[in-house]
Amino acid sequence: MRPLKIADGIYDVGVKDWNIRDFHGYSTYMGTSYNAFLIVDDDKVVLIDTVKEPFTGQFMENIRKIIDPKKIDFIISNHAEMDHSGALPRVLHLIGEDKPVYCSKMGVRALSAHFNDKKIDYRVVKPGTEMKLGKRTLSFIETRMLHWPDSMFTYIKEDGILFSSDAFGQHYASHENFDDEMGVGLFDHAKKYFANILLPYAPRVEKLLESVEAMGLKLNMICPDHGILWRKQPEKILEHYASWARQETKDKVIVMYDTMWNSTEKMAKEIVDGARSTGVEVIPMSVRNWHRSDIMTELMDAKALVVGSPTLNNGIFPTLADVLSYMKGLKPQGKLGAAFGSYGWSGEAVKLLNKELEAMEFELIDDGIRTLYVPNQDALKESFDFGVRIGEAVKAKKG
Ligand SMILES: Cc1cc2nc3c(=O)[nH]c(=O)nc-3n(C[C@H](O)[C@H](O)[C@H](O)COP(=O)(O)O)c2cc1C
Repeated sequence: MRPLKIADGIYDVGVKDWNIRDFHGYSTYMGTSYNAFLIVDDDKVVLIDTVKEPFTGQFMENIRKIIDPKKIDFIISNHAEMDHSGALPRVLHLIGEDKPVYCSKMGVRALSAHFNDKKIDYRVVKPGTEMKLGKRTLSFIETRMLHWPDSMFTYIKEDGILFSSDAFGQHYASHENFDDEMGVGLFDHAKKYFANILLPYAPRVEKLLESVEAMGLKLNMICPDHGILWRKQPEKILEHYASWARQETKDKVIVMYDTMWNSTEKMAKEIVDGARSTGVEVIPMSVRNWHRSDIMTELMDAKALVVGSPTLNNGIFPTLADVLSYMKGLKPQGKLGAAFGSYGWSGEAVKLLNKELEAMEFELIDDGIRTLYVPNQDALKESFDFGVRIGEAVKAKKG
């Protein structure tokens, strides 16, 4: 399948990783790709980014199908993370150790700290620097903390192609390569990627989109380092990013819980029904069955998170602690929160869950509800009514 010609003299020489399922804690249930780009121009041949180290052989094979790798004049590293830089030492070994690697100022710091013992000729490109390759001119846009300090974009003025590194990507390996070849689901993959990787930096995404607009860049194609390339309607992914960065929400509730003997689950089911009876969308998510990265994706456009845990050894169930710790780091903003759970004697879980919700600056709907062991009819009714209160609070909240 690869290499893939994306424009005259420009190729995606990256690789698809069909089998990866866990990408630093994110469930990539459809694999991913490590896109990397070769530009063959009249005066210079340039490689933008590399791939994850174990794929170096296949990557070099892709390059060889286009050109003798020794003809590559230099490498641009848009992002130092190992899925784009892991192959760098071996690639340099094969194309010539003296070939320079252009990156941002923070890129030098990050790459040097990855390849400690390797002598690499790093060169800093500043925003505004232009590089003539022959027919084409490259320029660079600093995108610090989107999502690492070193991150940057590379842009080809003449073709209107933006190489956007991790921004606008999706963890998705497929036979399709471009947005116009994909059916439904493409934006779901992009949304999951945003929710789990870029959400903490949402304010920076908003600013970046504003500055890209102010620069008046012609954008015929946006080429991220993961997943599908945007060529038909690149503006669509920009619009989605604008909405996700604003953390726009709808009347939607996530009921996330775990249970040992099903009592908390019985409460969860009633809460779901109660909230649904008010007309809002409700998604029950047992953390045993839903991956934390999918919960995050659903939470992004929800107005409320309701968390249920039995009390276990005076604490909350560890599976919930896992998801809450992950969630806190991703900094979802402007949500309502509520907690519930079954207990046997001391019953600390609900209070502790409330603390977790408050630590994320979620606005508590009320103190939450607890049930002693197995919920009886009254307790089930209390859970249903709790769900109704949650639904009403969600409808009263502005999106
Ligand atoms: C290993 C274990 C530890 C527990 N520790 C506590 C505890 O510290 N305080 C408490 O109130 N209940 C404790 N419980 C009781 C549970 O919270 C209670 O059985 C509850 O109904 C379980 O809810 P579930 O069916 O949703 O799992 C414990 C139960 C187990 C199995």
